[in-house]
Amino acid sequence: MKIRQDRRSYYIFLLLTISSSVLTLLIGIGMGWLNLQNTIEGRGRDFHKLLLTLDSLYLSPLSHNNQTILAIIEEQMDKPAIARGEPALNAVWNAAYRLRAEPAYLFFYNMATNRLDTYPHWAPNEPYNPKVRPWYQALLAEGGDSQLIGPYREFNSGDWMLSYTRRVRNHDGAILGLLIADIPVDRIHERLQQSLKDVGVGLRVLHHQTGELITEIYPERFPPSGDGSHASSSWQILHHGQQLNYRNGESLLDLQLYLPASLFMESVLGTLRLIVLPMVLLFGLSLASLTVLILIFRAEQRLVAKLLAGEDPEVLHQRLSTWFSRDVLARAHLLRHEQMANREALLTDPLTGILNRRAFDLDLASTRNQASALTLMLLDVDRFKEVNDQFGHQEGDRVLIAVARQLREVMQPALSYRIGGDEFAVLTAERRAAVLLDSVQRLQHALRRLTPGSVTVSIGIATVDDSRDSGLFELADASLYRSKQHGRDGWTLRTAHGDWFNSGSPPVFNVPSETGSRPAAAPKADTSTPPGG
Ligand SMILES: Nc1nc2c(ncn2[C@@H]2O[C@H](COP(=O)(O)OP(=O)(O)OP(=O)(O)O)[C@@H](O)[C@H]2O)c(=O)[nH]1
Repeated sequence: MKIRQDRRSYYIFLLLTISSSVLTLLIGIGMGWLNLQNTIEGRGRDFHKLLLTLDSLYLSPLSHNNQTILAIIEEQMDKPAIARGEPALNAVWNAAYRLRAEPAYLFFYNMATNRLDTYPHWAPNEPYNPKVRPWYQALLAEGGDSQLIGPYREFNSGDWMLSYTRRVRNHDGAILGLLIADIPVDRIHERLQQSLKDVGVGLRVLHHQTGELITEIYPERFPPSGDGSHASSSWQILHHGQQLNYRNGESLLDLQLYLPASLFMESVLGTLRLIVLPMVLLFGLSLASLTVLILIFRAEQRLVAKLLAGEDPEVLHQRLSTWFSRDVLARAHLLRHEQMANREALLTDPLTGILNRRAFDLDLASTRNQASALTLMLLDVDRFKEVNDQFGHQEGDRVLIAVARQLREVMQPALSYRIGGDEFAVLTAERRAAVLLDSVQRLQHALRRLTPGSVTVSIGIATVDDSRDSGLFELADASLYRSKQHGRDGWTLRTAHGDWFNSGSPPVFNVPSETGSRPAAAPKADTSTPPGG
């Protein structure tokens, strides 16, 4: 239950981390988008100011200048003389011409006489009919006396022209004629083109009243198809660009400014670079860290599983190269080492260095899991008490150590144990009596040759066909008892068939025939009764 709760909190933590990363990304994108919108709106405001500037510094003064000049010329006119058909020109025209912002022809058309006075002097080289000229309509048009006419082709040159006109009236209010101040469209175009040279935008100049296109500055900057006039959202502006309109009745000229989409790309890139990119990087980094952490967790899980399954940390250490597993494996290796050392200490007899009673009990118990033949040999040093009494306990210890060494050497690869004070045991899968007795004789022989005094042991041997039989120890113990009974320094063998033999009356075994097989020569069966037997 506890583990489950822990796990849940880990997953919640994981989900929180992922959510906060996604949130960071979304906030980053949102902030980026807001920043972009602000930038786009800021750009729009800036360019609106540009339109205002163009109008305030050039177009409005141009209009005002021409209208003022026409008003002054009218004021200085000798209208009665003009009405009589005399020329309208006087000294003021010259000065007015020179004071104009864009010098071009000044005209007066006398409506009554159909006479045209121009400054500077101009004589048409073909028949000229004022009544079919575009400016003529200003005489008849509705609205105020001051108007802007055009664009139209100039009579001689064919150039595009604009004309500021002013209807001149008699004292009784009747129209006397029309004053005209020409402005070549090219001049307006050049001026505006110069001012927009490095700005990267396109501009259209339109007639305020008719909406007619007067000139287009940097037309290549306008979109090939469609325009940004309907682009309202930032997204549309980024795709189609933006069109800004400026209408001014005073200058009689309207402006249409087009900001190409490319103009906003710099802002987009700036926003991406400064806001979105760091957030995306942060998001990527969080995800990468999480992925790495998950990979490490998984690898550690696999590692722990392998360690629990009993794989050697040393081998795992060679196979894995990641830093985190190295640490874990080193610790596991140390633990296993300590565990092995503890286990060894736990199962080893400190005096003789061979396996102890605990190891014996464990091994004997483990043999009960397999159905195989098993032989148990129990050995007891004869009259060991006397050794202790006679030579002292230390000497007794030396004898025990010597017995254990001989036992181990002779009985290898079978396992030897010290299971009591002067009691030893051997467990082996060997069931052939001849082989077993051969080992016994070699052991006895070696012990007798021990210095300073020979040692004899009594041995009880029991063999069973099926190690799952639980009475093996009792049978071997009974055999040992019989050996002691028979005067020590000898062995008693209880075969898998239940026959008893001892060293006093050994059977003749066909080496290496089975212990279970009958002896070749008729044995003298041991008929003495074991304790409890
Ligand atoms: N030196 C020494 N003596 C021990 C040790 N453990 C037990 N003994 C002695 O071993 C002796 C065992 O004697 P027993 O097996 O009862 O008798 P025994 O003298 O060997 O006579 P039998 O077994 O009948 O031949 C006792 O005197 C114990 O004190 C030990 O670790 N070191």
